[in-house]
Amino acid sequence: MNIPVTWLYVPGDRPERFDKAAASGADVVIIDLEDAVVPARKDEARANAAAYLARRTGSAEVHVRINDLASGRGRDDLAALGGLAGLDAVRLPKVESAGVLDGLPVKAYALLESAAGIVAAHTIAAHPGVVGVALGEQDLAAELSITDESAMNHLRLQVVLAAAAAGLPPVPMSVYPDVQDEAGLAASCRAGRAIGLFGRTAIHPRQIPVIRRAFSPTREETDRATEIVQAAEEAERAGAGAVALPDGRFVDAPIVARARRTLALAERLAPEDFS
Ligand SMILES: CC(C)(COP(=O)(O)OP(=O)(O)OC[C@H]1O[C@@H](n2cnc3c(N)ncnc32)[C@H](O)[C@@H]1OP(=O)(O)O)[C@@H](O)C(=O)NCCC(=O)NCCSC(=O)C[C@H](O)C(=O)O
Ligand SMILES: [Mg+2]
Repeated sequence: MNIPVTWLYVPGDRPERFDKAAASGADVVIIDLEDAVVPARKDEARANAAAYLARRTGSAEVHVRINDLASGRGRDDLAALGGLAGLDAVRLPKVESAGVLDGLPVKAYALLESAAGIVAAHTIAAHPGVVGVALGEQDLAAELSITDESAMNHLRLQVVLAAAAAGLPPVPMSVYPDVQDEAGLAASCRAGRAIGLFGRTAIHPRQIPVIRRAFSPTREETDRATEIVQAAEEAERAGAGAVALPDGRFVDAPIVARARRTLALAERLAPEDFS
């Protein structure tokens, strides 16, 4: 299966938006039962999510962000989700230790959004029930009073490492809260991509094409990758494992593997730009 690039949150108490979310082009739709839903509307949101899972259509995966399992509400959410049929995975907020994941009846994405969660990132990522990890940067920034990107990058890199060491997919970026600032979103995605993050959760459908484009290899990257792959193939035919490009840069197996990944991603995300 292709690793998702775009993930779109939709509040559980806005069921009239579920089909719009599924038609947005997002790879994954996340119905939120947690922070986007006030306590008085949790039951209604659970019922909406269960009804949608029973009738879901389209190619996007459907995940539900349940409430924190430590709060008690999270177990009520799981019980309400109709035997979990139609649910591809749950998104667990505010995970702070691997123990809360024991015995979960469905695949889980763990959100690390507190100091305790970041410190425990390696054990959480290694839990057999976990299929992915992500940061909750709004909660993290609030807890730690972080306003500086380089400080946040330090936390992001810890999660990038924990996911890679556990054999999980690359970590998608947390939400970009200004839905009108598309240039800022694109720049932020490019910066995240440069430190090993891949894909992003969105809060509005208009963010989906911006994210997709930002994670697509550029023409310069695909040209470079093509040059590397061609040089490697020629070298292999000549019986050489390593080769230098005309500009003097050395190419060996990991560089070729990365170039092939770049070309595969370009074909997947922007085939119209790639020929
Ligand atoms: C951010 C919003 C509250 C904005 O809503 P609104 O002002 O009503 O949007 P628009 O008027 O621009 O809507 C235009 C059309 O787009 C549809 N729409 C908007 N948002 C969505 C959506 N998320 N999914 C599907 N469709 C959507 C509207 O229906 C309009 O359609 P039409 O009428 O046909 O033109 C709102 O976008 C929103 O609620 N977003 C999701 C918020 C949410 O779920 N937040 C939780 C995740 S945030 C998080 O995880 C933080 C994390 O925990 C951390 O700690 O970091
Ligand atoms: Mg949060």
